[in-house]
Amino acid sequence: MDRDQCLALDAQDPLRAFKDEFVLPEGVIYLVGNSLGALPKRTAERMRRAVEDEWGGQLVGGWNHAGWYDLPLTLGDRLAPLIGAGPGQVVVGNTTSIAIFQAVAAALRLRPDRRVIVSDAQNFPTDHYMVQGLAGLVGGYEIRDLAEGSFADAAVVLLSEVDYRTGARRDMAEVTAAAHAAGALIVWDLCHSVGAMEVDVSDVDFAVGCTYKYLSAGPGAPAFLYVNPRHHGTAENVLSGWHGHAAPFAFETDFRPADGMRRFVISTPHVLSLAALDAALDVWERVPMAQVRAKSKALTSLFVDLVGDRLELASPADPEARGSQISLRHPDGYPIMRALIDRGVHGDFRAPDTLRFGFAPLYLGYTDVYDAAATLLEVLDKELWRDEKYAVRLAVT
Ligand SMILES: Cc1ncc(COP(=O)(O)O)c(C=O)c1O
Ligand SMILES: Nc1ccccc1C(=O)C[C@H](N)C(=O)O
Repeated sequence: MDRDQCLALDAQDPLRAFKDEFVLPEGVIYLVGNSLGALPKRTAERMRRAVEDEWGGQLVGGWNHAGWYDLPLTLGDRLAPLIGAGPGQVVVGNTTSIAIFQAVAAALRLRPDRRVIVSDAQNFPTDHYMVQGLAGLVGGYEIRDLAEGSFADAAVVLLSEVDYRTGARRDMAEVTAAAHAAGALIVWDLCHSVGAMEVDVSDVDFAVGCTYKYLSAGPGAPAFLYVNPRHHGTAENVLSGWHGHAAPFAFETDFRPADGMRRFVISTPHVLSLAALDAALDVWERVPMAQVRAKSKALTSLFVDLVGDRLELASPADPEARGSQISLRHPDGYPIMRALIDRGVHGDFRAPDTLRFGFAPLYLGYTDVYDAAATLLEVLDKELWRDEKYAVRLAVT
């Protein structure tokens, strides 16, 4: 594939108009949408409205008149189609880690006779850490690593669909069925799936994920929590804050859970962050997800073809078996990534040796991928990464 062919593919791309809806700094090819999505242009105006018109103009009346109080539910309903869920099945707020705690704790209560939590030690660390914290709090649970290969006697299984390091994708339907066959409930972390591919949660028990990656809802944007309707009414929220109460403004002494998903709202919504999510969902409601997945597979495959075997491919070679990222291994991955960023190609690095490149189909074109690969090959061929300034480690990688 040469650059002209990439230009032709961009010209025919049915998603090409979406690129104009994002702010992308001049000279930057942004391959980190799998960590922090680019800024949608409409977000600034939506946030200005939330700050000046709603907060400034309505003051505390915003809770009633600007819809702030119900935002966790109304935005949950808007996000739901992106994971194959229906209205009244998703709430947004808090962080993925907190949603994991809520989901796993609820699952343990739904399986009171079991004492095993299956967790993947290779998962994004916060998932496993949250399980360790919860197990320590409740006591008496065994945390079994997924690598042991058994769901027997498990109360709950917690897994990511797409691995953050390699982009490897699990078959959600198959693993969900295996967990259920063993009598366990399953919690899926969809951080690296939502906005990158079609997701269907209809069989799963709980699902969580962040909105700051492919969804572009901004740094620190609220997470989502899905609870299958078959557990509504029985699943409990152990983080029983007042906004999950059946009558929060009755100020009763004892917690009484609200019906439906409302009980999974913990407390005061992050209204300003939710405004940015609202703006991002204005974009997503117009996005055909099948086209996103098709383009994602084409972009990742193009990158692999162009880079060839210059670096070890850590991602699955089959595009069906991976998410929207390509990971490459090199012992000097860190300075290589710093040298690339210095030349306008932004990826990230995961210790000990992994260069990660995320491909957000809404704002990346085939020519961007071509140029990024050419820059990477130049950095390698000319050993530009050997400059000692690239060895200096930044706090956040
Ligand atoms: C799979 C996965 N889970 C969780 C998180 C983060 O959780 P939190 O939103 O609590 O920071 C990330 C990335 O930050 C992630 O990749
Ligand atoms: N939330 C963050 C805050 C700071 C730096 C990175 C993140 C990420 O999201 C990392 C991402 N989850 C990853 O897959 O590595």
